[in-house]
Amino acid sequence: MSLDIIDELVKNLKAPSTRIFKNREILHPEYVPEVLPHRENEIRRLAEILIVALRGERPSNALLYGLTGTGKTAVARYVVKRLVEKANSLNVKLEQAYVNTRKLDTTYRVVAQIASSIGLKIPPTGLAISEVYRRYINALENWGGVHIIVLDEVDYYVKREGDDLLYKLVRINEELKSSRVALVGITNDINFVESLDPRVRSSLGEVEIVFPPYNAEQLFDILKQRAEMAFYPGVVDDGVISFCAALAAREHGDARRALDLLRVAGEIAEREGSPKVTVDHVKRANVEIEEGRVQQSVMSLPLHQKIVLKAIIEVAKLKGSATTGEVYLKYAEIAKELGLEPLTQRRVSEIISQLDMLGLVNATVASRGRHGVTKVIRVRSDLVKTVDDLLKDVK
Ligand SMILES: Nc1ncnc2c1ncn2[C@@H]1O[C@H](COP(=O)(O)OP(=O)(O)OP(=O)(O)O)[C@@H](O)[C@H]1O
Repeated sequence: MSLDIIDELVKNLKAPSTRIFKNREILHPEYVPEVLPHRENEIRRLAEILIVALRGERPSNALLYGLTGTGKTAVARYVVKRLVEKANSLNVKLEQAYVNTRKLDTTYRVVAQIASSIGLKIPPTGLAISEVYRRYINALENWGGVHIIVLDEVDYYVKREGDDLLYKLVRINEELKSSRVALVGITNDINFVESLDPRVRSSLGEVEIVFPPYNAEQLFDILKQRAEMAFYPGVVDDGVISFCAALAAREHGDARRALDLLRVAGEIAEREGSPKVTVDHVKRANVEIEEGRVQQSVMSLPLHQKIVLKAIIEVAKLKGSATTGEVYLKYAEIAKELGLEPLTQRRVSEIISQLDMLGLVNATVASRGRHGVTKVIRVRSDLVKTVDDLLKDVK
């Protein structure tokens, strides 16, 4: 039986019934196009800061921030790559390290990756971090060039590991004689910038570049450019691209979301054997993506958060909405059924706010009576079923 399924998939793989994608990779978030429409100002600002590296001088550090999908990573990678290419043709010693600090989960691995970009081989484990750092400094001194380090999603790293490494890196030039280091930090969390140690903030953010969200017209241009490379001619009409752009602009001007919509819509069209991608495919892609997002955030909640969410759903199913007090009673009941000690009401209130921030529920303050703030909590009606199914067997 399972063999038949595999046979069928292999058959489809060899001969797709429709020709939709010319090159699906182009819609992948990691792909950086040669031209980045509507980011000319940000490219210019970052390039103006970093360009002195071509004279062997230390550029200022820069901090790029803005909401997700506003092109921060794409701009940083583009500018740094172009500068390294220029440096090579001018025989200037310039190298770059790009580190996604969310994906590389330890300080050891972050420093090792930075060091490896100037050719230093660090064993995957086994050295003290201070030793890895010392070897990196020695290697820099022997090399004698300018090293640009891009630290992407740097807020994740700092929340996990603290800001010791950042502090060291912003001061590294004091230890160097023949080399220079410049940092480009990237974050989509504005609160992160506020929370940094003031010494780190003033050095890392010597220059701050804010990336505004894209509007629907800008997203259209971005999608159009990618669609022309990713799809066969005639597969995606401008109306479909406009529709994706409008949906993503309504969210918060996120180019990643817009590209995902187009890619998933194309995949649905391909699965169906449709010769074209239609607005209906985009609508279904939107539901699929949203469900995936909800699924991911629900599944990654800790147990008590899951129970609070389940309690909200149970109460809201009966009454349409729930108050903090009702949620607490229901939560305590479920927790006890599961043999767990319930958390305090105060903690549960905090959890409700977190669920609100994740977009899983909507909590509004109803009154500030004698017993403090009461909230009215609702679950988005389009999410009730998905969340309910996911929490069926919370244990
Ligand atoms: N101006 C643009 N032109 C073409 N593609 C773009 C542009 N801006 C963003 N993109 C594309 O959108 C996707 C997301 O962009 P990017 O990763 O740079 O966003 P980000 O601001 O770094 O987001 P995050 O904070 O989530 O990492 C990528 O595929 C990128 O190539």
